[in-house]
Amino acid sequence: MSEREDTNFLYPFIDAEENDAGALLTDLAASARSKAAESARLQRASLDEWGDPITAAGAQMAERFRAGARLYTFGNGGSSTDAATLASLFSRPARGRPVAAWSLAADQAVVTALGNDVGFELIFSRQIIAHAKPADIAIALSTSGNSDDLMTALAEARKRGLLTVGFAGHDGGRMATSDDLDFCFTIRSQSIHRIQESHALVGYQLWSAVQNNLAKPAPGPRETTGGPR
Ligand SMILES: O=C(CO)[C@@H](O)[C@H](O)[C@H](O)[C@H](O)COP(=O)(O)O
Repeated sequence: MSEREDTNFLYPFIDAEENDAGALLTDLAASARSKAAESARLQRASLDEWGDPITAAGAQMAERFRAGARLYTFGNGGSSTDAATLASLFSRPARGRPVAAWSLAADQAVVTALGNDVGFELIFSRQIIAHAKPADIAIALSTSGNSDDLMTALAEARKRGLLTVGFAGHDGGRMATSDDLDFCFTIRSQSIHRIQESHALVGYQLWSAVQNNLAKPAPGPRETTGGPR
């Protein structure tokens, strides 16, 4: 391979820019349009599939928030920042009623100490043990639905009586079939980025459902969604 071809392989964008800036911009724009179209299609399909369960989960969460529940969110990599965004939406909304919510991935001192000292698969479950009460809520975000640290934390949360919710991708992985989840919203895509975009939408819909319920008068004891009829 010549030096020129090798440079093309390593730096395709730079070479394309040098050779044909117009073609590069056209390709990038076409690629972005195609991804945006797929993202929109996937978000519509996900809302069609999960709209009603999201509403049901939001009603159960609102009932718990009325009773003083706290929400814990967690995920790895890009899903850790999505978990932080979700906790921030619930606890510091631009409008609506703020509720207690934390991302368990946000404190680097805690996460690195737990990962280093006791094992990475325990970084979230140890925090559930430290902080959670039975009335609380756990939301785990995973594009694969398979991450050990999330599954361990969901099992711990289930054992302690928390409401457990999963955002998954692909075919839902272990989250979709686990008895440790009350709700699992699977985004049916093979693209991590498209899954994460739809997870953001599911999070916003869930928050909206909670806010709609909290805006209503508190139900009487015989009207709660979880009580005897
Ligand atoms: O895709 C991104 C960022 O967008 C990665 O950082 C990704 O989140 C990481 O590989 C995670 O460790 C994947 O874990 P999970 O979503 O399968 O639970």
